[in-house]
Amino acid sequence: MLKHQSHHFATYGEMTTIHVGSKLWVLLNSNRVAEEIYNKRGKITNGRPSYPILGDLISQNRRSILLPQEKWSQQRRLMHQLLGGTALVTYQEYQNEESLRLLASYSKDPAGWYRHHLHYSSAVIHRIAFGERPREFDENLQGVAKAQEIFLLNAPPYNLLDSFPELAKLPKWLQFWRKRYQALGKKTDDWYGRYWDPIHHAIKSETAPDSFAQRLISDKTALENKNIDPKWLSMVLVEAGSDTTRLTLNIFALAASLHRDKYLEARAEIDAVCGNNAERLSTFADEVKMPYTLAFIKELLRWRPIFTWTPEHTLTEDLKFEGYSFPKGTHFVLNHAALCKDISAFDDANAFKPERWLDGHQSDLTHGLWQLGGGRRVCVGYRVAQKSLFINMSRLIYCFDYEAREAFDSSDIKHFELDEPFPITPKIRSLAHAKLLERVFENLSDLN
Ligand code: HEM
Repeated sequence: MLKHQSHHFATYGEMTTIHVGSKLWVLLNSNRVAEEIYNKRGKITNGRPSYPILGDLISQNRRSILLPQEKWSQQRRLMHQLLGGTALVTYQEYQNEESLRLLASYSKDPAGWYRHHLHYSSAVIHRIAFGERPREFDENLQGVAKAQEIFLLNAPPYNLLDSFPELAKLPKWLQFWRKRYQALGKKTDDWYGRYWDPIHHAIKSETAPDSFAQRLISDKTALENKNIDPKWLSMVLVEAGSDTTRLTLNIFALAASLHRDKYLEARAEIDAVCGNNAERLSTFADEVKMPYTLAFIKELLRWRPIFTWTPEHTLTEDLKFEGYSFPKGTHFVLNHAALCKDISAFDDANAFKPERWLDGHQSDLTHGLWQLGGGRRVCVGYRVAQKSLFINMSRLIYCFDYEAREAFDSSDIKHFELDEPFPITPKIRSLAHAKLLERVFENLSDLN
């Protein structure tokens, strides 16, 4: 209920206080207060509540995203190092290649467009995490998908037991739910293990390619730290980085079919750089010449947010803010439904208007947009995400058109399912664009 009705809470003002169980939540309903609390006061608003079910039992206290500050900060530093700097350049090679594969799949099998989004997203994150493309969708990969499903089904605010953290202090024999969630934690660890063990073995025997996991295992200081489990850290990266990209690509296809005028505006910009008769595909170097396309990407995440609720940021000290006193332990939640439609920040908030983001910050997905979180816990992969979205969308806009096969309710799409979320079909833009793609594919030895 909370997750789906959260936009109504915005009618009470910029912040809404709610008590669920023994938790005090303050929903942040406006971009202004989100900026004040998450970003400007990030030093004291980057804690996490205790999650006895999701954190302690299901995640065995090893999912970085849920950890309290002391345990989280070392893992975060490592993720930051391994996902930034020169590594980003290597990742761009993966992103370029996988994006060409995506275009090839679109050309061969346009009806499977949503599957191609899935394959792109998981291929890139697997190459980043493990240095290789994922194996077929085998039993082990299915296990990882199940682990993610269990996580999402119990993520805040879904599991009510996590709203009563004191229950974890009861004698264990009185916690009748404990066994069930402990078993889910064990299953998650086993599923991760089955996927991870061969990769770990290859790293140990020095036959594995360079990757996030390989560098993690080679980092002695990281390994000596008892709080860091390379298996969980790598698997969580895969979990966090793949579905988010897939869903954003799906929203892109939705906007492409519903907002053709804006789509054509982005295409005109890309044509001006890459040629209006299918001369070449865009590259990462073109990004600076394509501000509207970058703005288009940001608008997708605002127009149809993929998250309505992201994990709370908890106050680590008492806070006085604009006449209110918030005690240490208050949980601040980004109310995404309200933030994305905040009329004090966005005029005509229900309309799809990429141009609203043309403010010099269009390449920064975290500037003025909260879908990637904020403050010190902001998504650690947001630069990788932005590059993936740019390279795919600039090429898809250049080469394909999207048409609805029948009328559908665009506010009721099957967002989280792996099937086709809405009935559309991409079509190659012209013969010249088909030929351009053929020429590009000819130069690539293995596009399967
Ligand atoms: C459009 C795509 C994406 C969206 C919307 C998104 C959103 C988010 C959000 C909301 C959080 C939680 C922030 C918080 O706690 O306040 C997060 C965390 C995280 N994201 Fe992303 N993300 C995206 C793509 C990616 C990618 C591509 C990667 C990997 C390369 C990634 C890796 C992570 C990781 C590892 C965390 C946990 C960080 C931590 O423990 O501190 N994300 N993301």
